[in-house]
Parts: sequence; C-alpha cells; structure tokens
Amino acid sequence: MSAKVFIDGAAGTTGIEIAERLGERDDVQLIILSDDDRKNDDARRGAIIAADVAILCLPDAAAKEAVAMADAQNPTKFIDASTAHRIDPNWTYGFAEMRMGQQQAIENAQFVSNPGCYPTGFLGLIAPLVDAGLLPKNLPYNVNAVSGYSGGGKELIAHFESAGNIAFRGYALAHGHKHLPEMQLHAGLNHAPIFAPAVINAYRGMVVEIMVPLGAFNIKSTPQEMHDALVSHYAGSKLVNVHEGDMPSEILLLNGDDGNDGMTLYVAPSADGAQLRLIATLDNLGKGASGAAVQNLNLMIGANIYEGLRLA
Ligand SMILES: NC(=O)C1=CN([C@@H]2O[C@H](COP(=O)(O)OP(=O)(O)OC[C@H]3O[C@@H](n4cnc5c(N)ncnc54)[C@H](OP(=O)(O)O)[C@@H]3O)[C@@H](O)[C@H]2O)C=CC1
Ligand SMILES: CC(=O)N[C@@H](CCC(=O)OP(=O)(O)O)C(=O)O
Repeated sequence: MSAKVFIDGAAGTTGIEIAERLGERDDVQLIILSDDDRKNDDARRGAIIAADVAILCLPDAAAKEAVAMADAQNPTKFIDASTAHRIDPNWTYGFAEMRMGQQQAIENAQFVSNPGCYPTGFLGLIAPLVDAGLLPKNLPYNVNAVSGYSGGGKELIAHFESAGNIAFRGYALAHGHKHLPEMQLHAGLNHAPIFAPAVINAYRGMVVEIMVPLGAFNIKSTPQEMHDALVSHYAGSKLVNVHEGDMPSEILLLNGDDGNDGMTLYVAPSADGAQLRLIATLDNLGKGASGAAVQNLNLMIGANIYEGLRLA
C-alpha cells in the first residue's frame, strides 16, 4: 500500500527537492496541486485532508495555517520544514540520530518538525557531547556558519543571482537569529549561543563551526574523548559520519557539487589540546531540509530510513 503525501509549497526550493527524492517510489503517491491551485486555501485544505502525510515547505505563517486546515476526525500527519513548530512541545523534533529514542519518537509521531539547517550542524556536534557530560551546559558557545544562498529560498536565490557579485553576506548582526531557540533548547544549554551566520556565493552547502577554548574554561574532557563519543554515538548511522584519522588540511565547498543527504563531523583540536574546533559540513538542502524531510517521512510511513536518500 502506498502513502498519500502532499507537499504544501511544492513549487519552492525545499519542496522541489523533496519531490525529486520521492521520485518514482511506489510506496508514495504524491498529491499535486496545479499552479493555479497551489495557493488556493480550499484546494490546499482538500489535499491536506486527503493526505496521510502533509510536508510543509512554506513560510512560518502559512505552515501554521496549513496545520489548522487538518480534519481532527481524520488526522493527517505533518512534517513541517519551517521554523514554526521546532520548540513546540506538541511536536517531535525530526532529528532521528540526535538522541537515543528520537527515531522511535518520530516513527510514532503525528507532528514532526524538521530541524533548521544550521541547528542540524550545531546540534549534531554538541548535543551528544553535552548529553555525555563531555561539554558543559553553561558555556557561552560561539557558532560561525556559512550557507549556500539556496538556504534563503527563492527570494535569496533571485537576489544572489541577479546581483551576481556578492561573494559573502554576513547577517544576523543584531543577534537574535530565528534558529537560536531550537539550538539552545535541543542542546539543553543554559545560554543561547552567539551565532554568526553568513551566505556565500555558492548555490548549496553549509559549514557550521563551534569554537571551544577547552583550556581557558578548564574543561577536563579531552578532544579524543569527544571524538570517540561522537564516533560511538553515530556508529549505526549511514547519514552522519565522524571524520577519523588525521584532520584534512582544508575543508572545501565546491560549486556545482550537488552534495548528499548526509553530514560529516570533524573534531579538530590544537596540538596541546587546549583549543577545539568542532565542525559540521552538510547540504542545507539535504540533511538541512529536503533530505531530512524524506528521512522523517520514511520513518512515519514505515519505510526504510534511507529510502530515496543520497548517502554520503
Ligand atoms: N532552503 C533551505 O535550505 C531551507 C529551508 N527551510 C524552510 O523551509 C521552508 C520553505 O523554504 P524554501 O523552500 O527555501 O522557500 P521558497 O521561498 O523557495 O519556497 C516557499 C514556497 O512556498 C510557497 N508559498 C508561500 N506562501 C504560501 C501559501 N500561503 N500557500 C501555499 N504556498 C505558499 C511559495 O510560493 P511562490 O513560489 O509563489 O513564492 C514558494 O513556492 C521555509 O520555512 C524555510 O525556512 C528549512 C531549512 C533549509
Ligand atoms: C541562508 C539563509 O538565509 N538561511 C536562513 C535559514 C534557512 C533555514 O534553515 O530555514 P529554517 O529557519 O526554516 O530552518 C536564515 O538564516 O534565515
């Protein structure tokens, strides 16, 4: 039997890539609205009610409206790619590998919020280490990140491609980026991190980096212990990989690389072990959005967790 899946926002950047990943699967039957109907609320409501699973690839306000369109008597399952429900206690956070039990929680959930692209890198690095007591909850963590411009959807794509000459765009200079609440909550931190995101002149791809002055903060756990804890935590995953062996001399994002739906984590200490760079590389449209939505869909419809995904 196939699951009926409606992508609300299927003409957008994330929605198009989800449809591509679902492709010709015979366990999924896509409900498609015509271009004339895709923003018609009656048509959307009908599609949501007809669907077993609705995947929301919409701005936050439209995502909230979509959830309210569901029929309580015939409950549709939801995967929301927006920021709207990521710290809502009635929603399950859709990052299966982050904690023991999270995959089962997603399998059994009606409402699943896809993690933000930046939080996927941040939490993938830090949540297992904080949980294991190897990094403290009360540090003022710093996060630097760069994203390909598809991370800002159609509007930012048009902006970068029409301007043509923007090499780097730092933003969130007033602090308060919309991803901070989910970073703090799901890592279990006492303070929100200081977050410096930037967009670069590449279509897709993302690097998220946390810098930890272990010596200055008198943290006794070692980079090797942290590396080993991450290796052990992600041992069963084909999507989240921890770099083993010597650190590469450089980490590259290549223009024209379509990426994959995985994420690679690096633990890069200084020679004396007193300073540490924790680095995650991922595709903002892969594990950061569309790939994660398909992974969550797989779990919610009882398919293989990796079905339709591009493994690293
Ligand atoms: N791009 C990324 O890397 C990531 C995106 N996300 C999140 O996913 C969501 C979608 O983002 P993205 O695909 O990038 O954005 P886009 O702007 O590319 O796509 C959004 C789509 O939603 C449509 N839309 C807007 N309002 C409505 C409405 N009321 N009813 C129906 N359709 C509507 C838009 O229509 P139209 O085409 O007419 O504008 C557009 O097709 C956002 O919440 C974003 O924050 C999350 C992680 C990463
Ligand atoms: C490059 C860029 O502009 N990125 C977006 C976040 C994209 C994303 O992840 O959206 P969600 O909030 O739905 O997760 C931003 O920083 O606002």
